[in-house]
Amino acid sequence: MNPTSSSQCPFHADAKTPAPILHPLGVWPPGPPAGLTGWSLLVRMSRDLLGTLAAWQREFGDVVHLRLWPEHDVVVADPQLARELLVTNHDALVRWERGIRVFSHVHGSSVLIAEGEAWRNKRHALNPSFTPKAVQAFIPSIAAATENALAQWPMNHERWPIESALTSLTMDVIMQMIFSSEIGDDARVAEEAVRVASAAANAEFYWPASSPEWVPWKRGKRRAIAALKDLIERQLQARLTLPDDAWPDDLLSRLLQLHRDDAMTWPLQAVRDECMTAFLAGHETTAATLVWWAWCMASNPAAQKAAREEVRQVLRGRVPTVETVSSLRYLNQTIKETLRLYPTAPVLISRRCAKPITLGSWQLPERTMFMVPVQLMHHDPRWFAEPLEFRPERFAADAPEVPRGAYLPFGAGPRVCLGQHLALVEMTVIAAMVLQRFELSAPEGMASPPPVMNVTLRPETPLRLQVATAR
Ligand code: HEM
Repeated sequence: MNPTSSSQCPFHADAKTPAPILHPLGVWPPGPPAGLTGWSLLVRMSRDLLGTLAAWQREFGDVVHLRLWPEHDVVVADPQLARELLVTNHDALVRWERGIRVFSHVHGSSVLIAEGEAWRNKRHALNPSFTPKAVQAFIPSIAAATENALAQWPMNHERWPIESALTSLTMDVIMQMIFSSEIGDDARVAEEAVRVASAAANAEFYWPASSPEWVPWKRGKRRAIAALKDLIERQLQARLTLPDDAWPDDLLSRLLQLHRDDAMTWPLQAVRDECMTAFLAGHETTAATLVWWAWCMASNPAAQKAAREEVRQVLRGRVPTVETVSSLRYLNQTIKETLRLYPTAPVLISRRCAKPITLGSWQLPERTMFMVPVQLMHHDPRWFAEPLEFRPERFAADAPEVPRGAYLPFGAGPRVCLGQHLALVEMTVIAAMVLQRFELSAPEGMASPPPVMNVTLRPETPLRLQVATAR
């Protein structure tokens, strides 16, 4: 390991330590030999990004330099330096232009895509809809959507397609939040469209340049994006036919109000883009996490039993409410531990520095690219003992503190996940209601599902679990 990689011990992040001795400008951190272009490194990464980054971390340390002509990429797997990058140096960073361009085919110029002043304005306008208080007010809708969905689940099933069922449910929840409506018959089409669009985006990330969107082999991607846009457009048009006083209190109404107040800053296209981002970022991530949570419950029966007992004691057969959700502490720990083992975004969107920055002992020139492999830090035995074990107790109030920067399922700094409070509350409500009704177990002979990156981290094949009425 590279002994100079960390600026400070992440367990004592606030303690004053002497400033590190700086490497001269032009000296890069250690890294794998790149050959002429370094593109062979890209090929390795495209085959198994997380495995490859883990191997390089073992060989070269927590800060690794990749020469990927014409870029210099620095992989930061040191908790303290990751925070220093995302929080302290936020103003010097922009997101990787090509990655963002790929995302923009679906997300337009939403808050996920925008930079600088445009991003600040959008984030400022959206924040009030995602505060803990706003999210709490939405708990009854989440519970109602969950109740409806779970009523369709069978009492007993040996291989219930739980991934698909949870994905439809999280779509329903986000549709309620954005449009006050259900996904209904659109669920299957939307699920397939999201899968196709994500696979296309994931493949494009590893090519130095993208082919134009009109080429014949991108027909599937074009159709998928058109289906998603159509879903949003139908909701928008339906709302515009309603008189203002009949508009429900949801995200679309709030966005349309911004459009009414200032159509220059908020043209209708900006409203569509935010709806698309909220729909995609808002259901894919929570669905993926709930799928992994279901697997963690099925493969850790003692933790499942403990979580169900807590749910029964706290809820006493009722649906979760604002008052009771915060008392489901152990259940919440099972979700946090799932996010540690299976972070939905195992590598954050790459950043580029628009001016020179210093990171620990490294002086890095303008235009350096950065990758933050969150999953490597989550699985590092220095920060989490026996890191591959499912241990919700790590997040108990009286457990030793998790080192700062070592646990970043929602990112860090000003571009931290907009929907993190919504996600945690939503997943707690859904998980509680699943445990109230069902016992989850792995079908006979089933091995741990291999995770694969498809923008988010998902099981290689859609997860099916045995469900039975909870005793
Ligand atoms: C388990 C659930 C979720 C996880 C793990 C998650 C994770 C993340 C992460 C890691 C980022 C930062 C990416 C980066 O810095 O590269 C992010 C950004 C974002 N997330 Fe989430 N997310 C979740 C749920 C949600 C939900 C429910 C919404 C609701 C709409 C949402 C909306 C967004 C948006 C809009 C951004 C971009 C924020 C910005 O750039 O200012 N996410 N999310």
